[in-house]
Amino acid sequence: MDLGVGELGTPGNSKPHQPSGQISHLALDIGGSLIKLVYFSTSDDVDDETGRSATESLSVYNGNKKYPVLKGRLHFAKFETTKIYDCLEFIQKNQLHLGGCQHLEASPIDKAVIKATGGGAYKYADLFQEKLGICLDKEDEMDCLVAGANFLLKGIHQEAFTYMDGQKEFVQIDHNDLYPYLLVNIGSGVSMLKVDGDGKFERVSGTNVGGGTFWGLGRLLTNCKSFDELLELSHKGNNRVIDMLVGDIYGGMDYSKIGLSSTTIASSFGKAISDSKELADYRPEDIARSLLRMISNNIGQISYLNALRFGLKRIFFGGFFIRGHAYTMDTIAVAVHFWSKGEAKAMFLRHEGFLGASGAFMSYGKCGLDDLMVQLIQQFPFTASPAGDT
Ligand SMILES: Nc1ncnc2c1ncn2[C@@H]1O[C@H](COP(=O)(O)OP(=O)(O)O)[C@@H](O)[C@H]1O
Ligand SMILES: CC(C)(COP(=O)(O)O)[C@@H](O)C(=O)NCCC(=O)O
Repeated sequence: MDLGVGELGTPGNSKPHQPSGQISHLALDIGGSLIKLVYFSTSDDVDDETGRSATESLSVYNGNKKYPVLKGRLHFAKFETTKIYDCLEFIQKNQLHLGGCQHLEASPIDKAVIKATGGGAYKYADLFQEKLGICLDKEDEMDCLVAGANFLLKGIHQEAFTYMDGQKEFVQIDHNDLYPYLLVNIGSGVSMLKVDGDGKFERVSGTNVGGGTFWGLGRLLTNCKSFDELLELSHKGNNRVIDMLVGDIYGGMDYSKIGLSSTTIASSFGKAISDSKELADYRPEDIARSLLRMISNNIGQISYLNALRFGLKRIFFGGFFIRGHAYTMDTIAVAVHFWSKGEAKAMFLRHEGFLGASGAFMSYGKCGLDDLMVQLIQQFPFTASPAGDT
């Protein structure tokens, strides 16, 4: 079972956490490659500072309104979509579905409506109904991506960062100066959205050359058995063995008149046409590296062109393709920097793969739980930690 579970609230925790408190607000993003789960649990832990039980009820005031404070954790998990039965079993085993779009204190019989987004919310609706008795309440994928990105960017301390030359630098997000930005979600395919505010956005572009392309082609070309194995391979490879560089065409020289150095890739995989080699003559690690570079570079370039179209300086990249992988982020960042001549900035998100699921989670606010959602949001700035198994 490919289970990646993390949570907000336990720094550095990468092991699956079986929540001990009451679970609620399970939200799903069922994509072409991965199913992402976000859910909340109250905690039975005792707070070190106050000595109170975490589930003990506290109150805060917002204006004249009094809100109960629920202390707890946000959990993140993912499964490969092809292993949907493992996901169903995980939900069943942990009874994650018994606290959906109802108030926490509602009876379990009322709780079988779960927020879900992504194409799989349509494709697998009957399966969820049949196996778990869950009715999937479908939320639009683009709405959820934007809601999730805005929520993470505003609510989580050190969510966004730049990555250049192996250096990660966290970006301070000014809530009053976040918009407009370009959101590039690299899932199986790629969606590009111009975001102008909460719920204000337009999908301006997309490309079918995305994470599914990398994993699909990579699997065929290298015989890797998992995505992580392919990423690991790419780490050890040398793309110059298979990519045709400007120097290969120009006899080792730069083409300086048009600003191309001899080491610039002139043609990804281009050497494979001039060599009298078979696939088996290339090392899988070199193929993996070349493929990762080609796809990351292409996405970086298309993103920049769209940012240019709308005069956007900030580009946030999400989606599980990135996977916190240094070479992927570096290639995307270099592409954006190169093409924009340093004008635009590529930024990455710590909860990169959970934008849609987080947005679906936030959409519980629409069904009468606004006060509760407000309280949940108030927890995040103080309890953030890396999520997922990255
Ligand atoms: N464990 C994994 N299994 C398969 N793909 C993975 C895995 N981890 C990361 N990926 C990458 O993430 C992509 C899916 O990203 P995601 O944002 O979940 O999109 P989707 O919603 O289309 O499933 C895959 O196409 C692949 O490139
Ligand atoms: C169809 C999708 C929105 C589905 O989202 P995904 O499961 O890939 O995250 C996405 O794959 C996409 O935007 N593809 C690119 C299609 C295009 O604009 O050419």
